[in-house]
Amino acid sequence: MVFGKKYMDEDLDKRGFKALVNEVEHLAATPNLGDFFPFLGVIDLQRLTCRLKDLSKVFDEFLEKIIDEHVQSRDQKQSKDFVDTMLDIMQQGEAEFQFDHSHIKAILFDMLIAAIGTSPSAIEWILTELLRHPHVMKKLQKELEQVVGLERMLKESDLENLNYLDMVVKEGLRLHAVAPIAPHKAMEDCVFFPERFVGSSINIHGRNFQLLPFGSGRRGCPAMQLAIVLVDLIVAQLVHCFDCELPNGMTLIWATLVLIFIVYALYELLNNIQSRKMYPPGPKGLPIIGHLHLLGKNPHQDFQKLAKTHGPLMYVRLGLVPTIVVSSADTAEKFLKTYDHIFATRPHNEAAQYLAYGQKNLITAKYGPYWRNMRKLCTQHLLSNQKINSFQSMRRQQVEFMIKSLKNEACDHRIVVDLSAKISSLSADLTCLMVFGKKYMDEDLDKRGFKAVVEEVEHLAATPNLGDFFPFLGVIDLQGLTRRLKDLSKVFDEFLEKIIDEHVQSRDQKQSKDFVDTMLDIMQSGETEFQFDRRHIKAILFDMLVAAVGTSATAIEWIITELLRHPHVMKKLQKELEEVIGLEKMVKESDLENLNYLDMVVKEGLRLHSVAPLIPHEAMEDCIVNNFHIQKGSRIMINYYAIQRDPNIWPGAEKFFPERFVGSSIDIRGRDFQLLPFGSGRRSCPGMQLGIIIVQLVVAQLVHCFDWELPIGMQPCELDVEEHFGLATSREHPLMVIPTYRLNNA
Ligand code: HEM
Repeated sequence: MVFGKKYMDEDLDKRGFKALVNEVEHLAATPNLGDFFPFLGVIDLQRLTCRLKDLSKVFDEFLEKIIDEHVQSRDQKQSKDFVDTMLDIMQQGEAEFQFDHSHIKAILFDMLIAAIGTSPSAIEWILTELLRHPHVMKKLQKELEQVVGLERMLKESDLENLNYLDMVVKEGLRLHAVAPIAPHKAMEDCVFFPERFVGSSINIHGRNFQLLPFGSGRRGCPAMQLAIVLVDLIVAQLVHCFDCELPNGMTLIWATLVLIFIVYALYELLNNIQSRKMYPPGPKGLPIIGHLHLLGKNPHQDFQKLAKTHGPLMYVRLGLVPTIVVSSADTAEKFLKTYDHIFATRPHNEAAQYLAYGQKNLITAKYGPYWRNMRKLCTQHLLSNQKINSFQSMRRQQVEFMIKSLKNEACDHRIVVDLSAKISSLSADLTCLMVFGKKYMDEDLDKRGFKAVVEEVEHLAATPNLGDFFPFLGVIDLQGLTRRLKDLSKVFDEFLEKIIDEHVQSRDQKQSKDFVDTMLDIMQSGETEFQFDRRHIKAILFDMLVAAVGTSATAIEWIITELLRHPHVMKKLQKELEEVIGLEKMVKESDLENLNYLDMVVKEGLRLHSVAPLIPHEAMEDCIVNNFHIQKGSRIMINYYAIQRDPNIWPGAEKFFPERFVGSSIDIRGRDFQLLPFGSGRRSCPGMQLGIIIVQLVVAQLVHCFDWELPIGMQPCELDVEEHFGLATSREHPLMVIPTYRLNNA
């Protein structure tokens, strides 16, 4: 039925067809230590993996041969078997997913194992019960005599008239679950009694949940109809044609033991069928901790190094969490475009449980209707072009304040300033004004001060939490992180509640609306397709603070760092600014579109310094990528840092060289997978437009208004580029510089 012909033993291997199928069943059913203690998998103490690999090679060659035979003989065939049908599907490209030889072979393998294993077991069990209950055997033979007679053999068309046979089969399947992990409520009744179905409407097709030999629902057995006909026909034929006796000395206890073993083997077979899958390559891990010990304080750099040995699709295990690390543009495209619908969710995040009201924020929300609605709400109401433009004059004012303060503080006295702190404070002010409508003073949030608390949030959210890698350790809180997260979330919650209250009280007197006003409008309109209350407003406010403050400031800091390390690029950019704007005026947002070299400098800065290099995704289903199996629940790390420094794509990848973009159409908006500072696909950054404007404006203004020098004695090449991994991967040390005002409007 599957292959269109019988195969001889030697067709498969010199050991013979049956021996090999038996070996597959045996190996797949043997309890594999690696399934119960994942860290033992690599060691393969039982030598099972090694034997499975040999066997899979033999099977693979056999199935390839069958497929080849079918391909060659297709034109001369009148009727089609399974293989022909699958080849048709493959060639017509009708499947909604990638479908090639490996899929045909996997299905053929399923057919062999599922069909050879299940139907014979069912038949064997029913015959066993008939032998154990001779009066039932007699009654069934009587029915067969009456319906079919003793002159001819039974035909398939007779089956519908054999009511007692139907009850015997049902009762056999009830008592002996062939796939016993399916629920079988009626198993408590261990008596073989087919008459219990007299006058009963219970059937075995998955509608009656007390009797589910073929399962039920989406994953119910697709071959149920075929299996029922086979079992009915063979049981009836054997009972009709023969009187059966047990051999001398064969005790029922012995028969029962054999049967228990067979059921156990089937159970294990079902459990272990997973182990045939091929995972991406990766380094050898350690028991329990997996590969956690290979990661230091900058995991994006460690993953980049490992990928050089193990390839762009790499498997590692972080504690108990299977993790896939993606390090090339082609592979990233598969995850973020081709199979984006499978990888668009986020993993469990201990920190977000406390800080973001049970992952109700956008950044860590699970993929689904809630995330979709929240994202729509943010992109339409909070981060739309119209909303961004409405804050243009506020941005101009704030950037000018910073320039003035720098000029007053430093220029006259040539003192060294902490430019990192200036940039981060500007970014916090821009965000607060846009989100809350006003700047907040330190003491408004907590006696520790606004910045200290936001930094603590960033620090705690970025600290590797053992509970994320060993879920059972979450409750124990070995690192004391949960306690700190709870304290912090309380401080934040009170602060955000106070802000919302202030907004509720002052709503009528306001002319322009900030983020909080917009969200209160949405909450009160009741227009959302999901429950939207204060908790949701707070979760989004939290996102805006965390996502906006750190990222833009970090990007600006890195670009200025590279300009300081490359004075000729700084000069060239100043020249462009002089030509387009002149030395009499400051930069305006409307100038940005005329600054081509600035555009290249920003692109190159974001390429070389990935601000958010490893934001995790999670696989919602099993999936095959580049012929490797990615299991459901795996954490997916797209290593933007490694992709953007891939020497196969970027000549001189480690160099800061904005001219590489001359005449190039590569952009940073998620269409070109070699340059993804804002990600791509469903989970890409919704604040990209705002981020680009802020980064371009602030870099341009700083470079246009000041000449910059490094502290006395430091050469450009000595300025360090050490990174500090976190929610935003910033400079390890603050950027200390001496500014000199250079415009003529002093
Ligand atoms: C230069 C500045 C920025 C950079 C480089 C940046 C980068 C990123 C990246 C790489 C992601 C994750 C993509 C992925 O999961 O694969 C992301 C997500 C996100 N960003 Fe940004 N971002 C920036 C600015 C902003 C701003 C200004 C906001 C908001 C005001 C923002 C809000 C978000 C949010 C809410 C998400 C999560 C989206 C989701 O999971 O659906 N970002 N960003």
